[in-house]
Amino acid sequence: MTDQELQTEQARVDLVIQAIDEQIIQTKAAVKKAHAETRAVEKNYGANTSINRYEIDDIAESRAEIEQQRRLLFQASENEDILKRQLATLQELRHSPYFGRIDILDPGEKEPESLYIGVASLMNNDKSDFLIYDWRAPISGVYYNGTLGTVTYPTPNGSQTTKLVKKRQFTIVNGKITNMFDTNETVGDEMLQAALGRQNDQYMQSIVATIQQEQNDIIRNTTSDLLVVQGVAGSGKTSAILQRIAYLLFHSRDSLNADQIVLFSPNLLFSQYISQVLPKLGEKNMRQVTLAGFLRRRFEGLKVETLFERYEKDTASNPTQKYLESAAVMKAVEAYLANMQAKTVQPAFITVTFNETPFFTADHIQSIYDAQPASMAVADRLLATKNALIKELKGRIREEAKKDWVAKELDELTTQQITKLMGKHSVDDFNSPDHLNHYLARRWAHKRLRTVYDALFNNYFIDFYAQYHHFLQTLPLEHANQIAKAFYNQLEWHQISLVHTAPLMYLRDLMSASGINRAFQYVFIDEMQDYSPAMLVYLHHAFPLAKFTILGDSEQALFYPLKLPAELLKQTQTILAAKHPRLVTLRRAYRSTKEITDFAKALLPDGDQIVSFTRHGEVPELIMTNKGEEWQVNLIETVKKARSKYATVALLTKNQGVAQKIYQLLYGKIAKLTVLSDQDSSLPTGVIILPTYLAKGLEFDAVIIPDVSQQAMSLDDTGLLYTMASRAMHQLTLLSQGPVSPVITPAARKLIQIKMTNLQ
Ligand SMILES: Nc1ncnc2c1ncn2[C@@H]1O[C@H](COP(=O)(O)OP(=O)(O)OP(=O)(O)O)[C@@H](O)[C@H]1O
Repeated sequence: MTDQELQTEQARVDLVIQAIDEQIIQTKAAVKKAHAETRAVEKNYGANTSINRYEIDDIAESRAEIEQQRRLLFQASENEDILKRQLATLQELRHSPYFGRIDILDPGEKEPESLYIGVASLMNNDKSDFLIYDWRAPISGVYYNGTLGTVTYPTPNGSQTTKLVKKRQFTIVNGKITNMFDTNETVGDEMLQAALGRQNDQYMQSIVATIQQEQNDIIRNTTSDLLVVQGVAGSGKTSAILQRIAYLLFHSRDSLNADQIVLFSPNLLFSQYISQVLPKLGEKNMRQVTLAGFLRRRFEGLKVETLFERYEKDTASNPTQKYLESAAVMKAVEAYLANMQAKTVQPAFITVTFNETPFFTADHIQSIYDAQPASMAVADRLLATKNALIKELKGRIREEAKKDWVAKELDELTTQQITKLMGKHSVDDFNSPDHLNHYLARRWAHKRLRTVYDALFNNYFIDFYAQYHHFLQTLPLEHANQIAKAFYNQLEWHQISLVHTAPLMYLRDLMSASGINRAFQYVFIDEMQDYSPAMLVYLHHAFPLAKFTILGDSEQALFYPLKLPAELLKQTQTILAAKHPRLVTLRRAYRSTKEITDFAKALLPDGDQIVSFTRHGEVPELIMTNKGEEWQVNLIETVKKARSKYATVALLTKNQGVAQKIYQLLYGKIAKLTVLSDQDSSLPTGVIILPTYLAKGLEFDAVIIPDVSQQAMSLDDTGLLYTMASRAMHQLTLLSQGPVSPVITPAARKLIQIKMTNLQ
């Protein structure tokens, strides 16, 4: 590359930055204006909603007005948000306007055209030409996929063909080109090396400048209703799906918004870790939920066992557990419902009480249910029962209003409460005190019986737990009665095991025709190996219109046995009833240095499937000692050494208990030390100690595994150790107190530098 070329390119960068600066000024002014508008609407909204605060329930007119104001407020703040995002994008572009250039020669043209590719599109100030093409634009696909020569790329109007005559890559930092070269590769290793060599911070980076071809397939896939990505640790699964979300949002602006996409993430730390990627690409974040959060909402009042608790307790699956987590149990739920349809099984009705006395008895509810036509589906029959009960309740309000308890309670009300009860009426509206009392009694009975209404509305007249208890007893399991009993016992403590959640939710949803969310168009599941088949069946039921993208690495499975990718696809395809499934396998591990990846893959029986990316670094180290005190000294030294070099240092343990112990050991001896639990949602810098399941999806500059001795790890811990090792980007150190666990295979030992201290 000549100096002349560099100067020409730098001159173009300068011109683009000038245009960006002008647009930043305009956008800032627009943000200011939009902010003033939002404030004005907000003020108006506040004033309007306070007028009829006490009467909101009664006055439909004010409700409509509030609704309109709310919409206006939403629009105004949405508008402000869009402008703010535009401004943030411009500021991002100002720093590094683009990373690629392609020169293409379209059929019939004499001169090639140069297109520059960056994280967002930018037009010149008179809007006549693109200065930068968004990396998601159809033509940009050529940059990621094409080698020089004739290339085709998909567009909304079908396939287009062009000739790629030049592909140039840039690194631009603070508006200055620091590196630039022409390449025929898809995206050259040189830039990738630089991207991967950087130090870690608390947030995941966007990878748009260096997307690899196989990742591009995931990102630009718009046709599959099920995309299963099986990728080794650090192969860019998470990165690819985040860019995929950005891609989908860009291509379906009119029909898809970020609120219609949900990502099931492995833990709260991960949610925070990835939270900057989409905003940096100028997009709103999708919804994020952890499985625990999702279940918490569906089992209010109960403490649902989390994946972590389950992991802390028990890693081996027993046959009952296996069955309750299988797709077969969900079929059993459907069969149970068919029996209910045929009336061989009855819904578990429960008496609805009011003032501690039965208001609607279970028998009464049952008789209403029995009177419904047999041809009706169970859910419809139950709905008809609910409606009949609500109707009956309305009649009963009139009756109850005449009863003594109402008169007694009315007598005890304060003047203020009475005034509130009168609503918009005044005493003058009534022609006699009796008339007034009658009105107040009706209002009061209505108000008090609201609890009964709510109970009916929320289906509290069906005891779903009792129903599930009964269902468990019907299962083809050896100890079905005991399992059902254990479920009930737990319930008394307001607890529920993870294994029961999917079948129970499914049973409840099918009976009550609820729990279904049709708003979501895309569901992404990260770390699918932690989801049982039963849970996947449930999620498919809960999001019936969504396309699923699920990512996993069966080597990192904490609970379920290893499965071959093709087998996994077949299973998931059946579970999710997918018509256009696609499996993408990623084998190249980008995160760690070659030395670390080579060590990690040697731990696995089929590790040769993993391809290390050639970025060299230190050989992983194993420090062995026989003595407890010496081990402690070594650990402290190792931590200090790593910390002197790197910003993020993580000590990964098997569980929370060990994490706490190590914390106590290091407390006061290491600065900036934090121990994390599953309640934590932010990732501090410095030295952190955390159980491995919380480190899923995360990465650190240096990883220290405090104890890989025989006592600390068994052969069953292969997946665990692999997950631990593969979190390290640049440095990996293992320590052992006594003889090393066989989990470190002979092949792996050859790839590690062993240091023995004071072994007798
Ligand atoms: N094409 C790429 N360009 C630059 N960096 C990349 C690329 N692909 C992956 N990386 C980097 O490699 C690391 C691992 O990526 P990511 O976390 O997406 O992998 P993963 O497959 O989800 O990993 P795991 O399953 O181990 O959590 C990240 O630092 C990511 O930025």
